[in-house]
Amino acid sequence: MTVGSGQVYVVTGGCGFLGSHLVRMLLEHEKNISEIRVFDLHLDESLRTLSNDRVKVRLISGDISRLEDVREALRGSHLVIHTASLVDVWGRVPASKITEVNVTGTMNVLQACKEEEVQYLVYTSSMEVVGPNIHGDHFYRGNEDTEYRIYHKEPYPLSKAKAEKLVLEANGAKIKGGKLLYTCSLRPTGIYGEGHELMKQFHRQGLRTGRCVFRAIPPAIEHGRVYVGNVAWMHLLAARQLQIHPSTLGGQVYFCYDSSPYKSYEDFNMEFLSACGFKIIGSRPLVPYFLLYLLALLNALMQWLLHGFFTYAPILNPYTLAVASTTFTVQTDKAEKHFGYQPLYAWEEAKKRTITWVKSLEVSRKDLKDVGEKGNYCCN
Ligand SMILES: NC(=O)C1=CN([C@@H]2O[C@H](COP(=O)(O)OP(=O)(O)OC[C@H]3O[C@@H](n4cnc5c(N)ncnc54)[C@H](O)[C@@H]3O)[C@@H](O)[C@H]2O)C=CC1
Ligand SMILES: CC(C)CCC[C@@H](C)[C@H]1CC[C@H]2[C@@H]3[C@H](O)CC4=CC(=O)CC[C@]4(C)[C@H]3CC[C@]12C
Repeated sequence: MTVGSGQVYVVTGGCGFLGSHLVRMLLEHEKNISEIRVFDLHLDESLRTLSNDRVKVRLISGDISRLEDVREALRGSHLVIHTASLVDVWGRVPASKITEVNVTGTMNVLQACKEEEVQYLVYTSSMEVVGPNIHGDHFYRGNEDTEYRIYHKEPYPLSKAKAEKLVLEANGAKIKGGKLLYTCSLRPTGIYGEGHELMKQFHRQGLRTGRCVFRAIPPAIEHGRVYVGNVAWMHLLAARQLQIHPSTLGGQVYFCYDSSPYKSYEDFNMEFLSACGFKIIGSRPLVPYFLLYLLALLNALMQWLLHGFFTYAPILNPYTLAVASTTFTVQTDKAEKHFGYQPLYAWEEAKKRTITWVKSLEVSRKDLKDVGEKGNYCCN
């Protein structure tokens, strides 16, 4: 295989949900690269087959919390897109582990950039570095400059906020050889699309309840969502333009947005699930908020009591309930102004692709015959 003399990009967490979309996006749309190093703790061997005459996809097994692993992966590369992270708001992973991967891991990426002379770093942050906060303050179609009472207590948002701060502070730092490091941070809202693990869980749950989804959150609560393909596209553009206009993008944060509609978390999921015959029951929440909150507290108590025996980590807990019950949506054109970002996929296309994928879950379930359903698998 002949591989050209283009740039070498490293994608940490490249085998994850966003990471694997990003690798495919780079292969298809970034003409200036000859190698993509996919660095991950758990490798997805299928990505290796994506190598072509122009670009080699190299899978590197490593742990972001080990500096040596990161240094080795970055050696001789031009740019890093750092998406590796432990995404956990359910208490499945101890807080210390989340900090080790998300904060120490990011420190390692920064240190490795400095030691291995890598000048450019794009960091995948999250809307969670801003909110929602535990006071339930709504963030209604805000932008990067909107004032908000930021308050972090939970390990995941806390770790993302700390990591983002480190990344932004490192912008302009001297690296080995005397050049400067340029960094920027992208903050997706809730990502959806092909491969979204949480959507699989909601789909599975809906099958158990006869394709009925019982409304829990008032429909007026808006939750920001963005299509994974557009998040990947935005990373590609940021990486490209950070090198061309480092003084514009360096040290900046950008919310990731697209034309996905503003809806409640449940109504948004229904955009896809309804194509598989799912129905949402109730135009208002069926259970009063205080009961849902009690249930969430009960789940937290059970988690605490069972801790040491096994990990009890249901989707509903006081934190996820607070996030789902607080409006958090963005409306901004900062990324468009700074680096010409416009969504690559219109809402109709993002929806179509996601529905096709959700329907494919039904086919594979049917093949496996592992659901105790009465054969009602038909999709519209
Ligand atoms: N899923 C979402 O809705 C949102 C995600 N994000 C951010 O986007 C990024 C990607 O998230 P997803 O793709 O959803 O998560 P994911 O869990 O699918 O991907 C994360 C990847 O990081 C890898 N990883 C974890 N620990 C590692 C370690 N010690 N060393 C090396 N690799 C390790 C995992 O194996 C995985 O492949 C994360 O930084 C996350 O914080 C931001 C906003 C929303
Ligand atoms: C009926 C229940 C009350 C519904 C619970 C839904 C929740 C599990 C999800 C609602 C909002 C989600 C979070 C949000 O999209 C922001 C996120 C950003 C990230 O960086 C990681 C994921 C997440 C925290 C996401 C997690 C699931 C929700 C809390």
